[in-house]
Amino acid sequence: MKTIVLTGGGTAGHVTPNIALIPFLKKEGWSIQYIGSKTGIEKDLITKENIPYHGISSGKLRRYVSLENLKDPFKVVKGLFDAYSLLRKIKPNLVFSKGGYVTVPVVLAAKLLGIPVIIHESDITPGLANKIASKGAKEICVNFPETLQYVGSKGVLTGTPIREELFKGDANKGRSLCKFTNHKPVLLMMGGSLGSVKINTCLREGLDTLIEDFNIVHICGKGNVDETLRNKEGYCQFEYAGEELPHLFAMTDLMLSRAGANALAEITALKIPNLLIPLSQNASRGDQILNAKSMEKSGYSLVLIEEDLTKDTLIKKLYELRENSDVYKNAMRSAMDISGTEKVMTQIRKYK
Ligand SMILES: CC(=O)N[C@H]1[C@@H](OP(=O)(O)OP(=O)(O)OC[C@H]2O[C@@H](n3ccc(=O)[nH]c3=O)[C@H](O)[C@@H]2O)O[C@H](CO)[C@@H](O)[C@@H]1O
Repeated sequence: MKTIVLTGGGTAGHVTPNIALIPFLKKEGWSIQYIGSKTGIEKDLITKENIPYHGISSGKLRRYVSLENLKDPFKVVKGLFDAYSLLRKIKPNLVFSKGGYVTVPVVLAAKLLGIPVIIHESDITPGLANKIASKGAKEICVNFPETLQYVGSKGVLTGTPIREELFKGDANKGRSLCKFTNHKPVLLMMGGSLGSVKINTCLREGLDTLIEDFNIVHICGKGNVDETLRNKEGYCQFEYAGEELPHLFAMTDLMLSRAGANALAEITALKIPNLLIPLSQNASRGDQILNAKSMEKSGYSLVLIEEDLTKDTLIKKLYELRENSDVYKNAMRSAMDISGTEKVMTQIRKYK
């Protein structure tokens, strides 16, 4: 039996495409193991999938000055030793890396051991971890055509694997999960896998106005639930939506979202008219701004930049989105392939 090691972590966006591949890999007879960090979100998400999980030491690749930066080189080196001895034991035929800092030692160890590596990059510009890891990769699968120019001859346009269950939600189940009793349109706010405090605050400031016209589902991130709003009618909060997510998507009429690449792939595939507020350049390398611009250019999304975000601009843009929702829906109908799963599997099969 052929063995594949999946790796990726730090935020859910570096894990959910791996989860989307798991049923297809199983169906095609691969034995699957996962290497992630000891405490990252990937540990919880993968353990639920019943895949053997190996946690290694990992250090964050920060772009800012922090005392932790002094400890991190040691953690990364320890991670490299951890990954090397794991891969030597597992002897996989292939490593598939979805990115995030934990993947760097895994990919480097695979290269030292002569194990082929495929990398997947979801964003328009490659992240730091993938930039380092790309040297050890045989192929780099990308989600946006614009990315091919940054990755050279190893690049293959595949799109992003999307979890199949997201297309199989039940709107009535979503309504009952949220205890929505009327049939106002549903607005779903998803602030990325970690939530967004800034958007959370503006949405809650505008809640009394918006709730007149919408039922609101708010995925607000770990530790961000507002207890005083727990029983508010027409408003339902989740820290993180796991198996509820397909049902929430199924009942959603409009979305408010960060511009993480996986959320965008899912929203486009589900054809949900959306307002995007990309993470600002101050807090990131600006990848979400590029992702959002690409969506706006294709006519799939309305965009509000974080510097312009206030309660009032948020409300104004959401009503503008509602007015023009058919325009966005129609544009998304012409979007390319729904999910990148099959195209990524085609690359993986080469190593079977
Ligand atoms: C802060 C940060 O570093 N953000 C990056 C991170 O985003 P992040 O991981 O936050 O966001 P993405 O939108 O890419 O992916 C989130 C994934 O988590 C899932 N999900 C989310 C919330 C929830 O309650 N349940 C759930 O299942 C979504 O359906 C999606 O599959 O990786 C993305 C892909 O490289 C980048 O574009 C983002 O810039």
